[in-house]
Amino acid sequence: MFNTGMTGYQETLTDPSYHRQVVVQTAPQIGNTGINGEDDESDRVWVAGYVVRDPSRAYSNWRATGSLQDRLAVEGIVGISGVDTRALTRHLRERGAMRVGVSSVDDDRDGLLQRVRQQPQMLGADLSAEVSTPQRYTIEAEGEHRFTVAAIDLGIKRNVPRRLAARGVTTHVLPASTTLADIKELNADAVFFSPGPGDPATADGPVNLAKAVMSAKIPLFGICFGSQILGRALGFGTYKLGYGHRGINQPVLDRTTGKVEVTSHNHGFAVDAPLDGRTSTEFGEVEVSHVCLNDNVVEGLRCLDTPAFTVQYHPEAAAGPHDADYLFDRFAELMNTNA
Ligand SMILES: NC(=O)CC[C@H](N)C(=O)O
Repeated sequence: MFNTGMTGYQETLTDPSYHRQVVVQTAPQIGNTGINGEDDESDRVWVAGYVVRDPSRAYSNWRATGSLQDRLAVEGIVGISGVDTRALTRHLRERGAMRVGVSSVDDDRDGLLQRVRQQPQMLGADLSAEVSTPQRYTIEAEGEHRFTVAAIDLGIKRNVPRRLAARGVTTHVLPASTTLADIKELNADAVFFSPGPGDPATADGPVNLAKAVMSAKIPLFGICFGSQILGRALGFGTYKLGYGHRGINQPVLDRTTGKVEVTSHNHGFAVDAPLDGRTSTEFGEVEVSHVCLNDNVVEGLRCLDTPAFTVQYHPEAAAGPHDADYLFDRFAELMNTNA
């Protein structure tokens, strides 16, 4: 698939939601600022391969500790350069995101194609267990402690607990297999469902947990994969987009305020919910709170009878605009009114 971000390649590479995906960057020059010790979204590179046009031969930044090329080499990730990534993107836009191989062998096209076709599709891929933390860990609140959040790690990014900590929230990051009993034991004020790779239709465990959390009336916030999980828990379907949304300048309308935000996206699937009016579900009324202005894809859900809401995009994003940062305030407010 392709990503249109002009900046943020280090965050892209280390975002667990890119697990098993080869990223094509439309921005022609990648690597100018090198790699630094602060911007990783997780403790490793997750992309399966990296395709750029013109990798920087020299890097320069006051925070840089090394080059993009070295980082990929150290982690054993294949990168390829000199590709007309905009032409490739036009192809992907017409034909959809597809399986791909990156190889230095150039005389066995049929053999390579056959091997690519043997790889699993993203549709139906169940990847949460491959990226989730095996053990619980905690990110403490900065300053005065206000709330405790149980974050279900389906591929969490470091910027989520960071944004929460700045609002006095202590976050316990928990394995994908967490149960409602585990959450109750932690006395959490709310549950967070993280972003993550794979097809949400395979995430029955987290979907059932979201149902249990809603039945217990515990506040719930979800981002991206987490939004798809709430959607499925409410009885909506999810589907694969043709080529997905990946970039840092996507316009989204927040229908609750009428404001348009410029936002960061990374999703290949979306929730199939009616754009207009409210839908009655097992957990009460629900409405689509956010919509992508490029293509009317559902970008957020808001429950009216249970303290739950989600967004399909990334309010935590770095690099990227911080227009949607207010959603973490909304989450804190939800915990406050529910206390
Ligand atoms: N960033 C994410 O959480 C991605 C969610 C899901 N895997 C998708 O591609 O739509």
